[in-house]
Amino acid sequence: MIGRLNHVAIAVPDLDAASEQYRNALGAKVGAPQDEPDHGVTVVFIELPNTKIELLHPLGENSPIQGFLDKNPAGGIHHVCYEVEDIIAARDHLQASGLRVLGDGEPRIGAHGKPVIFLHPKDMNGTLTELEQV
Ligand SMILES: CC[C@H](C(=O)O)C(=O)SCCNC(=O)CCNC(=O)[C@H](O)C(C)(C)COP(=O)(O)OP(=O)(O)OC[C@H]1O[C@@H](n2cnc3c(N)ncnc32)[C@H](O)[C@@H]1OP(=O)(O)O
Ligand SMILES: [Co+2]
Repeated sequence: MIGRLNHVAIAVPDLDAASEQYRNALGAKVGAPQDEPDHGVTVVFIELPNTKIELLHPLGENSPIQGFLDKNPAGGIHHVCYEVEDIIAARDHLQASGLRVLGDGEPRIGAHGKPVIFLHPKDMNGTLTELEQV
C-alpha cells in the first residue's frame, strides 16, 4: 500500500536559520516559507534528488507541533510522509487494523494540495506518520 517516501519533516525553532543552513552550508534547493493556517504551521520544502525535507515551525496559538517543540527546544524529526494511491482505502484498512487516524479521521488538504491523514505515533513505533494521496 505505501509507496515512495514523500518527505521527512523536521520541527525547527528558527525557520529562517534552518533554511539558511540548508541553503548555504548544505547547498540545498530551499523553497520559500508557506503559511498553512489550517494546519497551524509554516512550512519550508527542501527538494532533494530522492525526496523532500519539510521544515516546520508553529503558526498561530494552537499549533499541533508546539508541544513537540516545547519538549524538543532545539527541534527534531517530527514525522515521515509516505505516498499512497487511495487515501480512503488506506485509512479504512489501517483503522480496521486498529491504528488511530488523528483528527476526525477525514483526509485534509496538505501543503501540496493533496489529501493527507496522520497516524498516531504511539501506533507507529513512536513515529508520527503522514500519508499523502498522489
Ligand atoms: C501543511 C501540512 C503538512 C504536510 O506535510 O502537508 C504537515 O505535515 S502539517 C504537520 C503538523 N500537523 C500535525 O502534526 C498533525 C498531527 N499531529 C497531531 O495531531 C499532534 O502533533 C499529536 C497528537 C501527534 C501530538 O500532539 P501533542 O504533542 O500535543 O500531544 P501529546 O503531548 O498528548 O502527545 C502524545 C504522545 O505522542 C508523543 N508525540 C507527540 N508528537 C510526536 C511526534 N511528532 N513524534 C513522536 N511522538 C510524538 C508525545 O511525546 C506523547 O508521548 P508520551 O510518551 O505520552 O509523552
Ligand atoms: Co508533512
